[in-house]
Amino acid sequence: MPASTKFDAIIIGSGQAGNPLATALAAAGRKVALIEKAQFGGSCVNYGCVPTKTLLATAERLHLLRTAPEVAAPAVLGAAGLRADLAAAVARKDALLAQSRQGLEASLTGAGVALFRGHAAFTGPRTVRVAPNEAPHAPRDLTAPLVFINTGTRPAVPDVPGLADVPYLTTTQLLDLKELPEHLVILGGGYIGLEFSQMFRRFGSRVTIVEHSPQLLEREDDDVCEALKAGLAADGVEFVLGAEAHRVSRGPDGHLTLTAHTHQGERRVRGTHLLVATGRLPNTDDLGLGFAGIATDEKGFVQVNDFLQTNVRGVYALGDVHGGPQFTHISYDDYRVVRDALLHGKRRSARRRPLPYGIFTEPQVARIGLSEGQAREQQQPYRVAKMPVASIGRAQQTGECTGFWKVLVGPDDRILGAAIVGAAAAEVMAMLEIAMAGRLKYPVLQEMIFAHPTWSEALNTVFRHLKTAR
Ligand SMILES: Cc1cc2nc3c(=O)[nH]c(=O)nc-3n(C[C@H](O)[C@H](O)[C@H](O)COP(=O)(O)OP(=O)(O)OC[C@H]3O[C@@H](n4cnc5c(N)ncnc54)[C@H](O)[C@@H]3O)c2cc1C
Ligand SMILES: NC(=O)c1ccc[n+]([C@@H]2O[C@H](COP(=O)([O-])OP(=O)(O)OC[C@H]3O[C@@H](n4cnc5c(N)ncnc54)[C@H](O)[C@@H]3O)[C@@H](O)[C@H]2O)c1
Repeated sequence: MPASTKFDAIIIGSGQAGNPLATALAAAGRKVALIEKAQFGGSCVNYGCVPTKTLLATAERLHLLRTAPEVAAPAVLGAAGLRADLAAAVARKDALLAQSRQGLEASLTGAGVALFRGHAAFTGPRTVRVAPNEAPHAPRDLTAPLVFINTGTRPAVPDVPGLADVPYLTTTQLLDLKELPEHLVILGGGYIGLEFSQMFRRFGSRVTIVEHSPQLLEREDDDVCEALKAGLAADGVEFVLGAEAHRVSRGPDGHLTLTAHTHQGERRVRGTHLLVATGRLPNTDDLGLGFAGIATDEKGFVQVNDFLQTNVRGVYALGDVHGGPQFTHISYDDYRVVRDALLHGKRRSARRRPLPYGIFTEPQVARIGLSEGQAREQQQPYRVAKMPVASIGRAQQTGECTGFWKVLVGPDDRILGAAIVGAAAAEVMAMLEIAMAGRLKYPVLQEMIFAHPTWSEALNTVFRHLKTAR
């Protein structure tokens, strides 16, 4: 058995909670070990938010070139046929990622955090064995009274016959593709599938989304789903909804065929590449949780209480690995919950907190608080203000007229929730979130002075459309 090294805290996984927590604990004088089996920065930096939004920027520029005449700019010769230089776009993205990783590693080591590169697994409640990535290093046992699990998730691959026998792509692999797919078929129309669909369509690929549910984003109101679908369809993304994929095969030409039952009968979708984006699984199966007695749910997500503590004393789980909404800002807030409890003696629940989120397509979709569906489910009385983006002055000037703003207001005139589909949606949503946090009544926003001409100015006008919900 390897000799063990004692720490005050061990963090498993360099995710969006683990990194700032390591720094904060080290700054407070604790001896901290951070173990990462792949790349520092976790999913957000390496195969999540940052690479996708960096590549989406390339896709958006291509789109702007193609659509220049819409704002009376000269047509770019050959713009309609423009294709992304994917190798160059991926190199731009990789340079940014390398810079982020280097900065992160420097700040962790600068703070005095001991970094371990290797796979970590529990051998006991507060003992973790690190199997180093590189031979000939021997395994190391680390012990600490506090252990934080921040191991995130990986792509879930559905059990579709034939899928395992074809060279399908996960989101992580797609981010490194150097040649543009001729026809990308995407299994799964969730956040990831939707953002990638527009990215590759604008890069120049044909794109088809095959989604299990009869509509995209099942949890959202119908008008939100329809508006997003219409926006993507306008770009040329194709959809096969309500599709039960039951076979995948590869022809002699290397092309892949996905066969699905739909309400309209059997559909065969043939493409050159297949992306699987059907949700994510927690990285807990090889974490030795059984040796520590740490409880998980039936899908393997670590069970935690309101304060992110597991059933084992001193062991916490932060970020995507404990289930619930999978967003960088939520993982980061997990860090704040734990930091405040451990370093500042302030207990705050990780359950009762706002949940803003955005889908970074065009049109963007941004959400906060209750949807109409949720308000009805909870029998929460509400009035709703819904206004087309096309009526906003800023939209008329820029030509970005797609979508709508929808804000729900309670009987006390306070904002219950909102959905914005359209340009700058996620930025405007932040303002509604601040209004909700400050418990402002809607007339305050209606009468507030906003700089002209901004998107935010429409907060003056949206509430003129308030109607009692039926
Ligand atoms: C394609 C994509 C796009 C996304 N876009 C957005 C977005 O726009 N906005 C947003 O808010 N969220 C987005 N997300 C979600 C977001 O990336 C995650 O919610 C966020 O990064 C939270 O991660 P985390 O802190 O749980 O851990 P992660 O960042 O997932 O980090 C976990 C780390 O643990 C390591 N690890 C796992 N097991 C072990 C082990 N046994 N030993 C050592 N190390 C281990 C992993 O290698 C990984 O580095 C996106 C995700 C994906 C996949
Ligand atoms: N902009 C953002 O904030 C952003 C962007 C990307 C990812 N993320 C996070 O990453 C997480 C994972 O994203 P995701 O898109 O993989 O998961 P998801 O759960 O959002 O969507 C998966 C989709 O795949 C469908 N599906 C599942 N099995 C299927 C099958 N066999 N055939 C066809 N369709 C199937 C589901 O119905 C669902 O619509 C999200 O929960 C999100 O929190 C966030």
